[in-house]
Amino acid sequence: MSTATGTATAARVVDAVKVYGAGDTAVRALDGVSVDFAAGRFTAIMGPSGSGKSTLMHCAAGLDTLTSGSAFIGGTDLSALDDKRLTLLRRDRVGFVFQAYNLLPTLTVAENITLPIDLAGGRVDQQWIDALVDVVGLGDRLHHRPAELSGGQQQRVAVARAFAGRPEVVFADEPTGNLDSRAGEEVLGLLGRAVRQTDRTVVMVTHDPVAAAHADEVVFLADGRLVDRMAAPTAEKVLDRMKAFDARTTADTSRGGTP
Ligand SMILES: Nc1ncnc2c1ncn2[C@@H]1O[C@H](COP(=O)(O)OP(=O)(O)OP(=O)(O)O)[C@@H](O)[C@H]1O
Repeated sequence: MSTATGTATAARVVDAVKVYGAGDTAVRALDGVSVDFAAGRFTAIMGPSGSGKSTLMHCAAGLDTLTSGSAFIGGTDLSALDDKRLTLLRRDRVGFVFQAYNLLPTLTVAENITLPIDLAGGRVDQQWIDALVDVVGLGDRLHHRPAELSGGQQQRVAVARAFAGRPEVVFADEPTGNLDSRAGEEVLGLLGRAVRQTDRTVVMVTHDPVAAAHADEVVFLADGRLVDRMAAPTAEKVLDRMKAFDARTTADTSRGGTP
């Protein structure tokens, strides 16, 4: 799958609409979003609370379905897949990192990393796993259990697990939400290294401008719509963009409009 500029697209949504609920209580979480996530790039999704970031990620990753519009992983239209094929696609072609590390406490670090491949009955590519372990810096922790690791180290295991099966795209939802700033920086740094050193693709939801600055590009959502894209972000530039949302919301509210 290629865009007009010739860059391969790892994932995209087209005219994505997601409505939760019905009638008076219906919430239009996505209101016609079209966005592509380039392969081999680290993209951050930012926007005010409630702007639809997690909903976009969940629908793009096949964890949730759109009300209308389309979501693609590579060239595969997710709406064309039944539940079983969608589950297989998520297992074989997509990796996930969440705020909670979701490691199995009884397994070692090494076993946690290869668990998805083992469950799928796949073949572990030991060279790739070794390279990943190197990137995430866990070489001396492979035989420890999660409880013996810090939060930051556990999230690094979760990152290695997400990349273990060489997925086409790794989706991360607030991956540093439970970490202090130093551990968070380490996890963000290794997501960046995974993209740049091993040519992987990451799409990350965050509300933190410092986290977004680790990405190659930031896409901004407001009120369920894509409102901006920023290449080569810095924390300052992202913060300024976010302040513009806040100023607009405050102005709308003081005029009696809907925030
Ligand atoms: N399962 C659901 N049922 C009903 N409404 C929902 C559901 N999930 C999300 N919403 C609503 O959809 C809108 C977008 O939510 P979403 O979680 O995608 O936003 P977000 O930008 O990720 O927010 P935050 O930064 O606070 O996590 C919000 O108004 C939210 O209340």
